[in-house]
Amino acid sequence: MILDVQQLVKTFGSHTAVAGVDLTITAGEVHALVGESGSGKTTLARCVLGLIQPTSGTVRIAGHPLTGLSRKELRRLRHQVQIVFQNPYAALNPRMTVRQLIAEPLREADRPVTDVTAELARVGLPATVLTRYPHQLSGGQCQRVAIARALAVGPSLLVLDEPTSALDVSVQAQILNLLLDLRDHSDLAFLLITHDLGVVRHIADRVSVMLHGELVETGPTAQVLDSPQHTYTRRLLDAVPGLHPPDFPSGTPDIAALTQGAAQ
Ligand SMILES: Nc1ncnc2c1ncn2[C@@H]1O[C@H](COP(=O)(O)OP(=O)(O)OP(=O)(O)O)[C@@H](O)[C@H]1O
Repeated sequence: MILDVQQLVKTFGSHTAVAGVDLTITAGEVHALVGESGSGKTTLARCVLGLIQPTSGTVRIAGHPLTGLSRKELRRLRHQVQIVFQNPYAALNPRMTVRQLIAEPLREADRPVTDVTAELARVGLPATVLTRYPHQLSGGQCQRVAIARALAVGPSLLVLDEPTSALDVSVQAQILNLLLDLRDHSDLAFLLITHDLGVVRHIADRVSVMLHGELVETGPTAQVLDSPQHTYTRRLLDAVPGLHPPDFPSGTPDIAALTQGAAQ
């Protein structure tokens, strides 16, 4: 078990953002977290990343609780969970070259900065981008650099916060393919926060549906999307044209077609 969240509660003053969540993610799993804006997805992710302290409940990363650790232990455990944000331009320091951007997390983790080119190759980028700055890259290239930075310290879980929604549609498919490729060639697991149920259908093994700080439904993706048990999940599905099971019982044709067209 890479991630084991038990009875997690996070309150801000009198507002309860996360209201008793249980969530488990195993090695190699792509777990999607969906729900409307303000339902608590980011707050849950920030607790998982150790960026904020839960009000109560536990977060275990590879069996180790995130609480009660020394700073050194917490730092080491934090390397196990990395995040990739929605907007790569905002997430990358504009004054650093790609080489510096990849070397930085390696140095912070006391790892040798030996083969930045190999880190780039993992995300499908050529060595020619090493000397460029973020503004000299396309959105898709920037997101690949952000993914390479996250992967550099060898995490077991990558939190992806709307990783494709700021990108052009054709580039979205390439990034999704990259993520699937990384998953297929390692034990890396993903917690994918997204509003895009087409993306969920395409890459998630399991999905959790969040409403008012609670997970109202969790299960294998096909089961949740094709036979939603909770009325809120049905409403989410109804809001997406072409995704509802009676229209397209066997997947999301547009995403599948896109992905084929954009194969690397
Ligand atoms: N630091 C904070 N202080 C006070 N309230 C907060 C704080 N962070 C989040 N909240 C509140 O907690 C609730 C959940 O917010 P959160 O950002 O986790 O939702 P979300 O599902 O990620 O939304 P979105 O999809 O828009 O990113 C919201 O009502 C938000 O206003």
